[in-house]
Amino acid sequence: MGRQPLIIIADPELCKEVGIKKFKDIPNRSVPSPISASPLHQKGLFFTRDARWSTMRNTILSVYQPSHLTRLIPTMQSIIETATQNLHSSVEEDIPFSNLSLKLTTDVIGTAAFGVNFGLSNPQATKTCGTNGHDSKNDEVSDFINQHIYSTTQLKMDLSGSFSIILGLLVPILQEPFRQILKRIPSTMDWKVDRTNQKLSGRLNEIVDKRMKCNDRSSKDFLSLILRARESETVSKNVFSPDYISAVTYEHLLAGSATTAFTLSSIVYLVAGHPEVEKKLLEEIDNYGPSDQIPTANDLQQKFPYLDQVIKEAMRFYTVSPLVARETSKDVEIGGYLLPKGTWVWLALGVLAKDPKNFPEPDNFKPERFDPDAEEEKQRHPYALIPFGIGPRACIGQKFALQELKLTLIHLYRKFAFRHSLSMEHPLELEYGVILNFKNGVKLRVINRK
Ligand code: HEM
Repeated sequence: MGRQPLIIIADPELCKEVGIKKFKDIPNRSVPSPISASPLHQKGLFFTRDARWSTMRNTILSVYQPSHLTRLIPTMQSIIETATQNLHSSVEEDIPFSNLSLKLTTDVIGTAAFGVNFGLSNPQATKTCGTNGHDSKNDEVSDFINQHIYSTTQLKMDLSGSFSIILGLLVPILQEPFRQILKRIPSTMDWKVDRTNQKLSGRLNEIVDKRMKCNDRSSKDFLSLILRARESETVSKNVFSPDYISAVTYEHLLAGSATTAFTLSSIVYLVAGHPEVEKKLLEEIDNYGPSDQIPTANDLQQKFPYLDQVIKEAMRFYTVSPLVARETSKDVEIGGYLLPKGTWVWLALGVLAKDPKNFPEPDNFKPERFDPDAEEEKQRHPYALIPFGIGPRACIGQKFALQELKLTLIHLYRKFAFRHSLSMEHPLELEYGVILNFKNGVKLRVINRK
């Protein structure tokens, strides 16, 4: 890639070698150029490196203990109910389902990460520590969210980014001086990226600063947990200095909203186009128990085997995070080839997921291929489907995301079924950024089941 050596891997055994067996020689991510201009993105867990990464990851892992996730069920459920309550009045109408998904997942992660209900699903609900939900707070939060969405859509790994990024691929030494000049020239992409990042960092620093001064540490959100760890000195204050806290909390919002929203929309879209799958899924959900019984964490894991298959198959069909980017820390041999220190090694999860060797007829949506009794499932390589990545650096939010997805789908299908809107393109058009997105959103028609 320009002058940067880059290897792309799309074989499960090699992914295992890179992600697990030789992890100690390939522990970090390669940093795409747009990120190297943004300390806010660089200081999150995703891009921190070596010893700092492992200290941060170990501290953060405690938020994802099963007991903590179980405690989040009522909060998640209440946001899901609020976000979907208007669907009753949309019966037989087309709704922009992907917008609803993004609002829902942003509200859920906002509550879990910041202790702030952004209230995108319900505008009256904005409340933070030390505030009582005035209108000005609403404006501040929605401004923040808009900045966040703008910043997400700017992150691209391809050549459609700023001039300094393209230049950096060809003549790396010129990238930084050019960026410094271009970011001062209004309307260049470098200027826009810099301005957005500065605004976002400023906003986040305010939130973190306010929370550090607020003595109430009883909240169970992610930010409070890190502040508690910092104050009790179980981790060094240098590891979680305010700028790292802002970055890692923001990263949760970024990593946890668009990915989960895309996955939710793609599942509902795919099920809507496959009546035989819908029928089986509705039967499983209806047979679980009374329609107001909220599933426990245990039930979510054990009592919905077909739902599990549907989620896996949808994540295979549309792999939201199609590339995982790593970098060698020393010379290392992979698959018999010697890769020099500093080589970028990208795992092509999306390509893996469409390999007919592991998934016969890969373009057919067939959840039954994940039935534990199916021959295909028994013969498949264990790392053929890794939408959450692999090894010690795999997605930290996997269980959180699956819990949220299952709760939402169970709640939705108890009340509604969905059909494709006639105004949607077919096949669905996708947009490739750092993560996959729908070019024109997902529009669905709502059908009342009860
Ligand atoms: C369907 C939803 C999601 C998908 C498909 C997804 C996918 C991924 C993937 C592929 C990676 C890279 C893993 C690797 O390098 O092997 C990753 C990393 C990460 N994800 Fe997720 N993710 C999702 C939801 C979430 C949520 C809800 C959160 C936060 C609550 C989150 C936080 C993170 C973080 C912090 C990392 C970096 C981990 C590290 O470098 O140690 N993700 N995710």
